[in-house]
Amino acid sequence: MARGEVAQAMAALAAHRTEMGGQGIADLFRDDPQRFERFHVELDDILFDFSKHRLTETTLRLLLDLARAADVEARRAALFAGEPVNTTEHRAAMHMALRNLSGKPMFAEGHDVMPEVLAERRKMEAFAEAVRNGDVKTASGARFTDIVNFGIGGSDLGPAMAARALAPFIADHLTLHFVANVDGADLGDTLKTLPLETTLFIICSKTFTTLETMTNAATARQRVAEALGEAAVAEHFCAVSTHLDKIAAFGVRSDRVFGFWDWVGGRYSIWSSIGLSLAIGIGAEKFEKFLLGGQDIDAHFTSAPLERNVPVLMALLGVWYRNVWGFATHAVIPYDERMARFPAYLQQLEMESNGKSVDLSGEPVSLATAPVIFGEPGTNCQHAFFQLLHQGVEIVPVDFLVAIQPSGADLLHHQLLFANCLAQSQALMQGRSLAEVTRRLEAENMPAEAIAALAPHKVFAGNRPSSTFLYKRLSPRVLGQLIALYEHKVFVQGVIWNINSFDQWGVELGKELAGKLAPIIADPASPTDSFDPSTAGLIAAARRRNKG
Ligand SMILES: O=P(O)(O)OC[C@H]1O[C@](O)(CO)[C@@H](O)[C@@H]1O
Repeated sequence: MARGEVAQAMAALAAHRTEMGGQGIADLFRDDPQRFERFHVELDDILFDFSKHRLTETTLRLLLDLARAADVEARRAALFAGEPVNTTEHRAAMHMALRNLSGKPMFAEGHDVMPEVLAERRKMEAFAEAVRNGDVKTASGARFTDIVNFGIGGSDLGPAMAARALAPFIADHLTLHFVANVDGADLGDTLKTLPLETTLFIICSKTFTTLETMTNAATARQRVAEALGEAAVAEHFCAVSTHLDKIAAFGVRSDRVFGFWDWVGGRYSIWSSIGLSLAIGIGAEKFEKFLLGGQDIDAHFTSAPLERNVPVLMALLGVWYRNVWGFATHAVIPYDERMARFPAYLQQLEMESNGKSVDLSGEPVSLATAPVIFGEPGTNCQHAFFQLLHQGVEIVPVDFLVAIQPSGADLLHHQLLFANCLAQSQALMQGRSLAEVTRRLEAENMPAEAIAALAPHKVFAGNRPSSTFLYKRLSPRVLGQLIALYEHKVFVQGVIWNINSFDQWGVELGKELAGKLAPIIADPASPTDSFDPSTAGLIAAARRRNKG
């Protein structure tokens, strides 16, 4: 791949941006009433509208030139061929194999992984069904009512987000809980609500060493042993990890241990046995529908031409704003309360994958990488940070996600929700000019002096870009599709930025320092002079105040 060609493509985009001048999105719609027709893609279940962007046919052509210059298609082929695209850890990134329901082989680093994937999936789904229908029983022979997932990062965010998103599909007799934080309040508050005698704990950790998960699991184990007896531990715990050897010491029965593989990154692991809590909740059949959604998008991503390829378009729009316009943030706003954790899920997916500052050869990157991702469900956030989105100095491109139909019978609520979603993208795009504000205030008979003082505060600059993802209903399959769209978007951006999207060395330093600090915090007599003055000062202050 010629990085020189990428630089040329970026330069062409920068020149094009200058040529666009002040042309706004609303102007583009005025000039071309067919714009929506040309700038949306309909997949079977999701419509992706990208017409409300600072984008013309020329922009799109230049962005596609950029994708070609970065060799997106060849790199995509390498990803799907199971080549070791995670170069610093010498691993493939083959999470797509976990959702491969086609019966065809898929390879990671040269060998067909499907036999082991299918065997593990069958085992996990059989266990999930047995817990769900009561065949797997508690120590006292009752049915499990509560499932607690211990995990953090990718071992928590995926199942926690999906369990909330798919709440209508969760069996009525089961309640799912997710405990991630090492803050004892997380476990403590959850334990208070639990009937321990009918609770199943799932320890999810790829490495089976993560401080938070191991601490929470050990505390819960102790509580179970105290309350129900040591023998109950084997009946009330199961585990998911790639390090099966580490699990035995915890006392988990070997038939309740579920594996996955090094070629599955933590933030891509929802499709693996890490999805056990979700599979128990929604059942194996719906879990496979969820996998099918992921597979749908793999098929689309690998076969659709770049100009109609939704993850590619999402990625290119992101690069356009991040690298050419210099917009440093990106909001994801689901108008779907049950998708409340989706922005947090995407924060890990996008920022842990692409929050990098060296390229594949270890040199400083030549282009800015991942923006800051944030979001909350609409309409709530309209009454919070949307002020900044409409009138702030920062331009924040937005992804709106909305279902056409409510998942229940709440039609009126849903019509209001839907109207608000469309209103926000419309308002961001069209804005309201000073002339318009003035005319409206004049119509209210406001004195000229008062109008002059107030009008500037009521102006909306507009021309603020957004995409809309429209789906009929939030089903397991649609959720699988949405997640996979973003996964592949992240991959394409990583290719353009020439970074490794599959490692996360940036999380290591803090873990290491916490390991050194923990014994110092635990022993008030230990010396602090090896720390920087701020850290030492904070420890000293905490010790002083702790005495009071
Ligand atoms: O599943 P594990 O090994 O407990 O790791 C949890 C999370 O921690 C991280 O390694 C970051 O610290 C994530 O990438 C991962 O999803």
